[in-house]
Amino acid sequence: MKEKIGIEGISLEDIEGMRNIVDTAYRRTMERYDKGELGFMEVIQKDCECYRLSDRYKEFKYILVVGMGGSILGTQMVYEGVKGVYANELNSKKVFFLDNSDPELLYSILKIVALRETLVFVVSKSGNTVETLANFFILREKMKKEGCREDNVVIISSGGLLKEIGKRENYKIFEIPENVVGRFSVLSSVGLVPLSCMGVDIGKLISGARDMDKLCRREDVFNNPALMNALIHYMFLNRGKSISVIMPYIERLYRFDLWYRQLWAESLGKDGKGQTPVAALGAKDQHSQLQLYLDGPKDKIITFIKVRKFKEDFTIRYKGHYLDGCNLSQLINFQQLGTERVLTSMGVPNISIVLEDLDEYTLGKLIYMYEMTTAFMGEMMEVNAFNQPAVEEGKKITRELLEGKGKGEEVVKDYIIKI
Ligand SMILES: O=P(O)(O)OC[C@H]1O[C@](O)(CO)[C@@H](O)[C@@H]1O
Repeated sequence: MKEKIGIEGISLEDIEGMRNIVDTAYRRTMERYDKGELGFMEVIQKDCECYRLSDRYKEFKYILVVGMGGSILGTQMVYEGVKGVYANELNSKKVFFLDNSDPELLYSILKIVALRETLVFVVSKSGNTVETLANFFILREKMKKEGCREDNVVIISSGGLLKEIGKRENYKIFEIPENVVGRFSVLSSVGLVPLSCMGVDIGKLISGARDMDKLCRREDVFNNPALMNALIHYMFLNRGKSISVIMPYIERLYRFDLWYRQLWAESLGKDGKGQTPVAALGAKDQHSQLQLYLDGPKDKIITFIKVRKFKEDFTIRYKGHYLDGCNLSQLINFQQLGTERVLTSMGVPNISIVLEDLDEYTLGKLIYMYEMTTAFMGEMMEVNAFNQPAVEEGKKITRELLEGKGKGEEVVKDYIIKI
């Protein structure tokens, strides 16, 4: 191991020196809120009852959520964060997520579910996302053939073709407020309506977000976790840390990684700026990524998320071995501590977020803290964190190809490697 180098940390003087940036970011964020631009801050104040479906929707054996990006990543993240990675194997209600235009994904889901017993949530803020529409058109045709009722489908959208179809075919429709941006929408109807049918306590989720909201409205950076988190990432971005690795030490938060990736990338990747989010998972990625984080380019800041109390635990028994008598939860948390210490000794900046346990309440706090972190970070970086202009061009090219206007593959790629 190379000699241990100094810790490239942040001093109190450093933070004092950023007072103006912090105050400006806080003020601009609250100005956006006052102007009604930050729907994600408003929706957590709504009464959850407006998201609940009547009892007849509870009888479905299967739930299928159809959507892309912010219209489905958050729902998957909360479902798995609360119910665990093997929820479908353990629970009577089986939940599936159709979040890509891969025909094999749709095929595999259709081999499992009986459509007449399936409640399908079709979620799209714009109502025009091509993957979501394509999957829905195929499902809709099959559901009609199998004699499914309108009750089998719930539309969650704020407009476009999807909402038009919903109205015309008398499906239940939930609105998405116009000022709620997709990647910030999990605590709106986008996530809460389907989650309320999956055995998730959406009231507890919102309660956590509301309690975190109180902290995130504090102007003092030392008492505002989101403002501090944004400042640390901003300061290290300016010190060349162009990659933000998120590394929870609990399997139930791996989908949180994937939700964070869209939130951080699509909010901050603008005008040639940005900080690339990387999804990692402890302890397993110590055996996959850690060599790079320790001994590769010093271009990363690492955020650990650790949980003190796991839902289950086991004691290891093997006489004479140092593991004997140790709990598995102790092992994984010591592994996180060891990784934290070795990264620090190698001068790799890292942050630890510690949850007492992981349930709807603490997950609601974590989600909202990251939404506010992103809002503050966007103001510090002087980018608009609430649009995504660049992705529209790719959608236009896809549409031209589908309409036959574009040429074949030779236009899309300079060369194709055939294997
Ligand atoms: O909810 P929609 O409108 O279907 O969009 C899905 C996703 O596609 C994007 O617009 C990017 O293409 C994301 O911002 C959004 O979360």
